[in-house]
Amino acid sequence: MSVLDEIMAGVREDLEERQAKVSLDDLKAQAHRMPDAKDPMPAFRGDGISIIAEVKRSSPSKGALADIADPAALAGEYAAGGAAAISVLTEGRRFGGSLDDLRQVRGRVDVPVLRKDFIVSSYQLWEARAAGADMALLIAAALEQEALVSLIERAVSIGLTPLVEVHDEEETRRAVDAGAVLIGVNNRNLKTLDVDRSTFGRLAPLIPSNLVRVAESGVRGPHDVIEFARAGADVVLVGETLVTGRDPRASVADLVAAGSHPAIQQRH
Ligand SMILES: O=C(O)c1ccccc1NCC(=O)[C@H](O)[C@H](O)COP(=O)(O)O
Repeated sequence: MSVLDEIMAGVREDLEERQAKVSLDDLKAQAHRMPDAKDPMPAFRGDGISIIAEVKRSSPSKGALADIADPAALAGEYAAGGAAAISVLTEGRRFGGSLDDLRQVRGRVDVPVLRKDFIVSSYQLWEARAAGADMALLIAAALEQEALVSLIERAVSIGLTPLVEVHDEEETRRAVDAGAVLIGVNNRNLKTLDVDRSTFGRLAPLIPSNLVRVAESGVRGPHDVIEFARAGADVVLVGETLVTGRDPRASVADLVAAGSHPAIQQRH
């Protein structure tokens, strides 16, 4: 069984439990009481490289990363450092996250918030919106094409901006064909969990230039932001480096400064 299959088995089990407790109608009612979702695209298409800073407690590749007692305080530091959006890992078993983390983060920051999880059903999109998310991750490798298209449409219809994540050429073509406007190339191989930073540069040319390209995983510092920007990234998503560093606000500010370097050509 691959790591992704293992994660997905747990995700489906947990999802069934939640569905047994909260009906879809109740979830929709909660979502409708939320303020409108924030649109991240103007910032992502704006000047400089945008940084999405991630709240990440642990991971399948590294195990425990950081003891994050107050996810909202961490997200507040990220936002103060200039993050354009906050990613919150909400999967519990392997990443130690929760929807409660997302709710707390939503309550603290004004920038858009991404639900980063393994989404296979529109119920999870409603959960995301009900918790205050503005964006939701859809992983192409975890979804048949029909499901990907349908979840993109459903996300948009409830106000969420879908970030469609790809790992190879075929998934990139599928994401474009499915109508994604925000595509994340994850440099982490889901089979080996190894990070290969050249993945972004290989796949970015397959993403039409009017779409927004996100480089995900493996950012160690400002140098990597500059490299991804040169390879065509509009946005860079960073987790481990920020949660394991000493000063998250200063670390984000350094990445933002690198992404605003005049030598970087703006694509939009
Ligand atoms: O991080 C992992 O080990 C992992 C394993 C399997 C599926 C997803 C995984 N991570 C989710 C992410 O995409 C990253 O948290 C995100 O891109 C940030 O990466 P990093 O900056 O390298 O922490």
